[in-house]
Amino acid sequence: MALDALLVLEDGTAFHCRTFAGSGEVAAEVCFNTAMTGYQEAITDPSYKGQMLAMTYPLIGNYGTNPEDVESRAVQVSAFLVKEYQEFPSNFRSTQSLREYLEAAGVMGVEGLDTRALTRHLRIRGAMKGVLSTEDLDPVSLAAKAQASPGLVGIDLVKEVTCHQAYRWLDGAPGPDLNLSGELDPQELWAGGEGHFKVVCLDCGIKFNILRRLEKRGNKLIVVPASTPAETILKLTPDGVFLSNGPGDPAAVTYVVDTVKNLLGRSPIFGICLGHQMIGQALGGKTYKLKFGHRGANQPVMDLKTSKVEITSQNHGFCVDSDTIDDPEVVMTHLNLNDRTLEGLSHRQVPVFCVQYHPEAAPGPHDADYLFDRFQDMMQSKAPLA
Ligand SMILES: NC(=O)CC[C@H](N)C(=O)O
Repeated sequence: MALDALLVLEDGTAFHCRTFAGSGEVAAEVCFNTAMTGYQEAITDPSYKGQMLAMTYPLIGNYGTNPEDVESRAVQVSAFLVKEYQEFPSNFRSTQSLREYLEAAGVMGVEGLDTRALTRHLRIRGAMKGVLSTEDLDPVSLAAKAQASPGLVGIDLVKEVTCHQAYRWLDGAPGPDLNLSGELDPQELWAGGEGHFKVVCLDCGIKFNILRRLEKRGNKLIVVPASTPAETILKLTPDGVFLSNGPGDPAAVTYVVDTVKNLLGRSPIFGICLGHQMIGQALGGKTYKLKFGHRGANQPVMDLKTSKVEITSQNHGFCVDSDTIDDPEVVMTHLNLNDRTLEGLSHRQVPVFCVQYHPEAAPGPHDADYLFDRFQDMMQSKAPLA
């Protein structure tokens, strides 16, 4: 049965809605995604940890959910906010309604929320914390709770979503766990499965579609916890290291930045989103919080080498400030054409490159898929990008 619910932002703005899944009270940063499809991929993307997500597309739930379109092993959003929920999915792939899916995960879903007004408010005023509740419907009390909630800034959320044990990725799914403590026998760890290059993927909250894209290129993959030191990674004798996306404030994940500093020049490296922010910091840069983040499937990005524009999938609220990188060997490779923010980096002397956006899409356009080929070339040549 639907319950009345209230979302109140830290500035006191209130949005009435009602539940279609779950009940209770949650505090989190409130963000919006403008993609028209892909809600299951979005809610299972670990980069959304610590956030409640509103979709600007008004009709959600119409194609249900299925066991394949997942980006991690769990629903990661704190709550899911939609305008109109559709309880009767019409899709041959659907095995569960979105309501059943969220309820099984213990995550609240609300509908009837004016997602246009919410989005306009966040775009004008900037990102905000909020509290969503079915238990307390007093806007003044909820605003106070929102103000008192921790938010994202300065908090390491990577440790909440990273894997606890290393594992092999095999045939499109997580394979057996691996023990990386003690003496390592790389041959044994990489045994079995098909694949040319050995890629170690540092899991800061990795999206499964990145692993699918890397495996599709003919690579063998070992996924390791975010706290794995550079020396352990190098003992696995990788042909390349991949640095994943992940949630929260990149400035709070200093141990991964240290790992990246230790890896630079010792293995080809490719980073996506939080991985890009880790590389940006390892190269001397600083990150800052964007006014309201980029989350959607139509962000225009220019490849500054070819001047080609890609339409990209994005999900980030922080950004590397290119003005804070002094090293003349660092190259700005990609630029966001909406707000001129930095979208990609490489280095003239060291085989490393990264993008702030999501070439693996899921959901979103595949324009940037070529970056996975670029990583293959880099693992082959071991050379910096020309
Ligand atoms: N998708 C990501 O990796 C997001 C990176 C980071 N948490 C941000 O919001 O900017």
